[in-house]
Amino acid sequence: MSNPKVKINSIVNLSNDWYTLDKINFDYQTNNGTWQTQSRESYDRGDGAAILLYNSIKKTVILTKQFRMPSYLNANNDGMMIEVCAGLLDKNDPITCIIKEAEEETGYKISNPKKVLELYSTPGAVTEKIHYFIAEYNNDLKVSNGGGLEEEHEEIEVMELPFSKALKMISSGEICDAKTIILLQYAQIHKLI
Ligand SMILES: Nc1nc2c(ncn2[C@@H]2O[C@H](COP(=O)(O)OP(=O)(O)O[C@H]3O[C@H](CO)[C@@H](O)[C@H](O)[C@@H]3O)[C@@H](O)[C@H]2O)c(=O)[nH]1
Ligand SMILES: [Mg+2]
Repeated sequence: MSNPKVKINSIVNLSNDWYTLDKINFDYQTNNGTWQTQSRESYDRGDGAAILLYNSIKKTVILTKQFRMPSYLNANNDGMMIEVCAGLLDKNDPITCIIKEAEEETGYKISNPKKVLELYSTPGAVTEKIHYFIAEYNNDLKVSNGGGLEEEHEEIEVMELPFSKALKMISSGEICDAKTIILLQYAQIHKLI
């Protein structure tokens, strides 16, 4: 943090249950040189990692389906979301995290994920940066059924879909998660599949 136009006055914690929500009071110098006092809320759940598993021979991708409460509260009728495999870093580095998440959620034990992007998803409200990866999968890498961790109450359906169908599901609105669309379009732009 080294912006001379920003002076943080106070950080007040509003919620500190599973993750933390803070209210930050700060002075911001506008372009005409005057200083304004502002406040913003910021939700910190750490950073995350996401991966598109694809098979360039079968022309398929692996996606997951699970219930997402915040989406349910905002117009997602049954709350189910189709997403690329993803997880929070917790204390791991992004590569260790995504290898672990891929096995837990999809059952594929990948070894060489390739990092392609690092993006803020909601920079006005959430601190989280997501590290984006891609990796080829095949039947030899399948070590379990995936599905997520029971102790974390995860119930994740693993979906293997033709890439062409996944792209159509973006147009139809069946796939409406940003990280998933970013990775599917990355694969399309770079002709991975
Ligand atoms: N009790 C409780 N448990 C929680 C809460 N939030 C998360 N958890 C638990 O923590 C687990 C986190 O699972 P991960 O697979 O590590 O994370 P994710 O939720 O899939 O996160 C991914 O997707 C998010 C949404 O797109 C991304 O924001 C995130 O970066 C990551 O990519 C959840 O399954 C759930 O068990 C909470 O508020 N309360
Ligand atoms: Mg997850």
